[in-house]
Amino acid sequence: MQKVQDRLSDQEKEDLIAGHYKSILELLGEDVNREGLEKTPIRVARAMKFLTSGYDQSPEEILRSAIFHENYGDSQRIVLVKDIEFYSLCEHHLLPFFGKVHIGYMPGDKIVGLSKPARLVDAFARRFQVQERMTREILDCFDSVIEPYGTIVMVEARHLCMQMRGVEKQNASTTTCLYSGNFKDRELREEFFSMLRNR
Ligand SMILES: Nc1nc2c(ncn2[C@@H]2O[C@H](COP(=O)(O)OP(=O)(O)OP(=O)(O)O)[C@@H](O)[C@H]2O)c(=O)[nH]1
Ligand SMILES: [Zn+2]
Repeated sequence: MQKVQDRLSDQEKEDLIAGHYKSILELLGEDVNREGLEKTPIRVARAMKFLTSGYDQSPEEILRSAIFHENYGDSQRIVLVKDIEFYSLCEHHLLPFFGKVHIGYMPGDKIVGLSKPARLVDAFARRFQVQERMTREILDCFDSVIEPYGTIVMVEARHLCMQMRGVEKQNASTTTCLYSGNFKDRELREEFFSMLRNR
């Protein structure tokens, strides 16, 4: 059955979301009619739409749109795209987590346009996420579309739900790392880490 939100126009959704934010502000004790807050509900609705715009994107299509057939080398040669910054929202508190993604892969007969891994990261980051799932989704998408000899994805992030509230740890960061194919070989993982350190 069609979901309620699928029957609404973009404008109707934006207005409804804004209305809910107006109620939230009121419930939190604010005067929603004061000058600075008058347009805030609609601003927040638009901001949230942007921050979750990944739901409207097809990550597979992003990668497929720039695949080139090239012979890069043997099955142990790594292409590394590092320091791809991202901003996401944790699905538990709807607060930002943000940091960097590093993606390495060993091309088979296909390489991908260099901007596409970064676009792929945004497509998965601009959703309600947990870091582990985002890491897995990037890896799986790379593997299924580019069919490389191996892929490795490392995500380094700080979570504002751990800094601004809750446990309030300002220096804690989280690293996740998943790999497939030839990266199961420790030596090849070491090479990826050494390329990463070479800043
Ligand atoms: N594994 C994982 N946990 C996350 C991520 N983002 C937020 N969390 C955690 O999700 C958990 C939710 O725990 P709950 O006990 O249900 O929520 P809470 O009472 O707000 O927890 P505290 O943050 O400890 O105050 C917390 O431990 C968060 O730190 C993420 O990307 N990955
Ligand atoms: Zn959180």
